Amino acid sequence: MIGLSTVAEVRAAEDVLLARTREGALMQRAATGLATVCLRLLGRAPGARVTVLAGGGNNGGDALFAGARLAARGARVTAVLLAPDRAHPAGLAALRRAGGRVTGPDGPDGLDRADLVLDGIVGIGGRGGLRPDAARLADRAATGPGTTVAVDVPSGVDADTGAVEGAAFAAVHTVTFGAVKPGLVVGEGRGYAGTVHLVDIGLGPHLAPARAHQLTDDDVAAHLQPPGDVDDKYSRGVVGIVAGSATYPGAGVLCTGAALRTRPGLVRYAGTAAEGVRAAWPEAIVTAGRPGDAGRVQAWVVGPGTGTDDDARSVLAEVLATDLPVVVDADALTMAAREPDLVRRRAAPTVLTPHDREFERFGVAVGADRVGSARRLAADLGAVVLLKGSATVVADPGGTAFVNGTGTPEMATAGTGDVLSGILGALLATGTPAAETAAAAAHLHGRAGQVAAETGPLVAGDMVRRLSETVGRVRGTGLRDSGV
Ligand SMILES: NC(=O)C1=CN([C@@H]2O[C@H](COP(=O)(O)OP(=O)(O)OC[C@H]3O[C@@H](n4cnc5c(N)ncnc54)[C@H](OP(=O)(O)O)[C@@H]3O)[C@@H](O)[C@H]2O)[C@@H](O)CC1
Ligand SMILES: Nc1ncnc2c1ncn2[C@@H]1O[C@H](COP(=O)(O)OP(=O)(O)O)[C@@H](O)[C@H]1O
Ligand SMILES: [K+]
Repeated sequence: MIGLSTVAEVRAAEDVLLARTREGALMQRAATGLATVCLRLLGRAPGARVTVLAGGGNNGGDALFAGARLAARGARVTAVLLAPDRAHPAGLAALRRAGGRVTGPDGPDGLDRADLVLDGIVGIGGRGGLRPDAARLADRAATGPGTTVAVDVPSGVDADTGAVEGAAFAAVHTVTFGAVKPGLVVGEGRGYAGTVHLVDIGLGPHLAPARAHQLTDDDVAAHLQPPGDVDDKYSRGVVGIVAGSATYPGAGVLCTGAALRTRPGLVRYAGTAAEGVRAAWPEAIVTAGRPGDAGRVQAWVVGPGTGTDDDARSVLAEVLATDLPVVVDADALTMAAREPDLVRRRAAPTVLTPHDREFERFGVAVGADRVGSARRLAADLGAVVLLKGSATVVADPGGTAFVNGTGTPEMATAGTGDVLSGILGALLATGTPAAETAAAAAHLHGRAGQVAAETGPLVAGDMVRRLSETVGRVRGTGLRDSGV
C-alpha cells in the first residue's frame, strides 16, 4: 500500500527530520535522487542540454543542486531564475561552480533545444495558478523538445488535491520527495505529473499514518486468493446481482459475467433480464423473480440497467433493507439520491459507485477536490463512496480514502461500469472491509482494462473475457504445480 501524504503531513515530518540532520542534508538527498533519475532519462550526460527553471524557494534549490550535479557530469545546463534576487544562494553557487549558465526569466533559456527541462518553479509551497512568467515558461517547455521533469510537484498543481487553477507545468516525469502527494495521482494533477518517481529522503519514520492510499498488485492479490482444499462453492461468498431488464439485458449479462470471472464460486441473478443472463451464463443461478426469490447471498449488487420505475424502486428498497453489504450502482444511484435515507438508515456496508453526473444527483458537484468530495458524501450518507474517473477515488465515512492507479482511457466505453459493479459485488461477498475491497475492485477493473486494451480498442465484454487471466496476472502466480 502506498501512503499518500498531504503537504501538512510532509511539512510536519520534515520539521522533525530537519532538527535531527545537519543543515542542507535533506536538500542534498532530494537533489541527488533527482539527478539520478535525470541521468537515467538522459542516458548520458556529456553534451546533453538541460534547462532548469528555478523559483525563489527550496523547490528551486533542489533543481539548482540537481542541475549542478548534471553540469558536473558534463551536461550543458542553463538555469532560468524566476526570482533572481531570491534564488537559493547555495544552489546557485553550486550550479555556477559546476559550469552552469544563469539567466533571468526573459533571457536565453534554451528551451527550444533542451533535451531535458527541470521544473523547480514551485513545489509544496505553491499557492494558486502559476504567475505569468512561470506560466509562459511552462507552456514553452511543454511545446519544446525536452523531456519535462517536475521537481517534487508539477508547478501549478495543488499537491493536496490535484486541482489546477490556470496554467501548470506538464511533466512527463515527476520526481517527488519523502512521500507521494495525493495531487500527483488524482484529478487534473495526475495528468500533469506523468510517471511518478519517489525519492526516499528519510521522512518515512516521521510521517503520520496516511489517510489516503494507493493499492498495489500485491495488496490486491490478497483479495484474490484461490480457493483452498476445504472450500466449496458457497464458502467463498455468494453474490446476488440485480441488473439489466427484459429490454436491456446487457447490463445484467456484463455484471453477472464479471462477478463469475472474479470469484466463480456461485453467482445468483434476480431480475427481468433473466432470460438473457441465463443464455449468456449457464453457470449462474438465475431467477426472473425478486431478490428474495434468489436464494441466500452474502452481498448484493443493484442498479445497472434496472430502470427507475416503481418496480425497480421497490426492488432497491428490498435489497437495502437486508443486513448484507450492497453495491448501489447506476439507476439505483438515481433512486438513492432521491431517497438518501434508504442508505443512511443501513447498518451493513453500502458502496455507492457514482460517476460525476451520478454524484451530482446527491446535491453537490464533484469539483476539483475529488478525494475531499468523496469523503464528504461518504460521511453524509454513512456509506463508502467509489467515485469513478480516470483515477477512481474510494472514501469511507471515517475519511480513509484510496486513489486507484490502474486503468486506461480505453475504458471510457459503455458497459465498463457494469463490469466494475460485478467485480466489486463478488469481492464484497467474501466479507472483507468495504472501502479497501472497493479499492481492490477498482484496481482489478483497471488492470482488466489494461489487459483487454493490449491488442487494441476494447468493449466492456472484452474486459469480462480477459478477467480470469487478469486475476491470474495480479496474483502473480500462473499455474501451480501439483507438488508431486
Ligand atoms: N523543507 C525541506 O526540508 C525540504 C524541502 N524540499 C523542497 O522544498 C520545497 C518546498 O519549498 P518551499 O517551502 O521553499 O516552497 P516552494 O515550493 O519552493 O515555493 C515557494 C516559492 O514559490 C513561489 N510561488 C508560490 N506560488 C507560486 C505561483 N503560483 N507561481 C509562481 N511562483 C510561486 C514563491 O514566491 P513568493 O510567494 O515568495 O513570491 C516562492 O518563491 C519542496 O516542494 C521540495 O521541493 C526538499 O529539498 C526536501 C527538503
Ligand atoms: N479516461 C479514463 N481512464 C480510465 N478509466 C476510465 C476513463 N473513463 C472512464 N473510465 C472508467 O470506466 C468506467 C465507466 O463506468 P460508467 O461511466 O459507469 O460506464 P457505464 O455506465 O457505461 O457502464 C469507470 O470504472 C471509470 O473509472
Ligand atoms: K515543481
